[in-house]
Amino acid sequence: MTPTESTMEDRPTDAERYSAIHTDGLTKAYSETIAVEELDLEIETGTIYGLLGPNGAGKTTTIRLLTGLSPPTDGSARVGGVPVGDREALVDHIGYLPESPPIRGQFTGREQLEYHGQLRDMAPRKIDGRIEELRERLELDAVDDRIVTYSKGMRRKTGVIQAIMHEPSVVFLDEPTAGLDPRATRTVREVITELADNGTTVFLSTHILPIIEAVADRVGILNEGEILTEGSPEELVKCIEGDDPTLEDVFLSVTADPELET
Ligand SMILES: Nc1ncnc2c1ncn2[C@@H]1O[C@H](COP(=O)(O)OP(=O)(O)OP(=O)(O)O)[C@@H](O)[C@H]1O
Repeated sequence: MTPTESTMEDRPTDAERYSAIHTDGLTKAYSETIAVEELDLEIETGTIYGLLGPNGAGKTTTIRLLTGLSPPTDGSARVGGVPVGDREALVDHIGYLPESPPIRGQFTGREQLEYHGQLRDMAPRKIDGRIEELRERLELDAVDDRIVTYSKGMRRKTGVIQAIMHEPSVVFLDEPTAGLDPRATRTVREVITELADNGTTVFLSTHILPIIEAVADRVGILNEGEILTEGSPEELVKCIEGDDPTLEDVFLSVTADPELET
């Protein structure tokens, strides 16, 4: 082996060099509105990271930046070592549950999921197996009915299955339990924990505090596009008991939510 070959082999890949999610001064401005401001994140593989913040805090914008759907106006980000600008490379190893999943009403749930699996180059047998496994896990009994007949919760379950069926290494979930009943909420929480136990990194955004407390390893509190504080759920509770008036305002809006789920 020549010295050059040895050097090449020893050199870490981008996936090894960077944490699962790495951002550096990530910023998104819409004319006068700064939706996300100088976000610096380091999220290790297998972590469940919860982004908590009130309506309009910048949670969806952050996820859209990290999934390459929205270009930053400043700063940079990598997911699994891949720059978010390289969306073609990115989609292979990310899963995304948007606030409103782009699902086609005229399809059945199964057809929608098969279509997604094909887009992700999954083998037909793998697609069938994963749909069956996850349909059962999430109790989506109506998988062969047309999506147009689905309730909000059934659409959400379909969206969750779509986000994870191709076994991505990083999963982004925007308000994953919105519209779900308590039983389905508990199942989704369990699925999130199982994903992380298997080494998947999960980035979830919500304005519902109990979800974060139940599953997250680390929490970032986002307000007006800025991370106010970051830490474990236990540290978050300590912050609630503190006397920072800005944090108090944010917590009031996330804890007093009418959709509060347990
Ligand atoms: N396409 C856009 N054009 C202009 N402003 C936008 C756009 N998208 C988001 N914004 C603004 O950016 C800010 C952050 O919005 P974002 O949707 O990221 O918040 P959020 O935390 O996800 O809110 P919610 O909990 O209500 O979904 C808001 O002030 C919003 O009005």
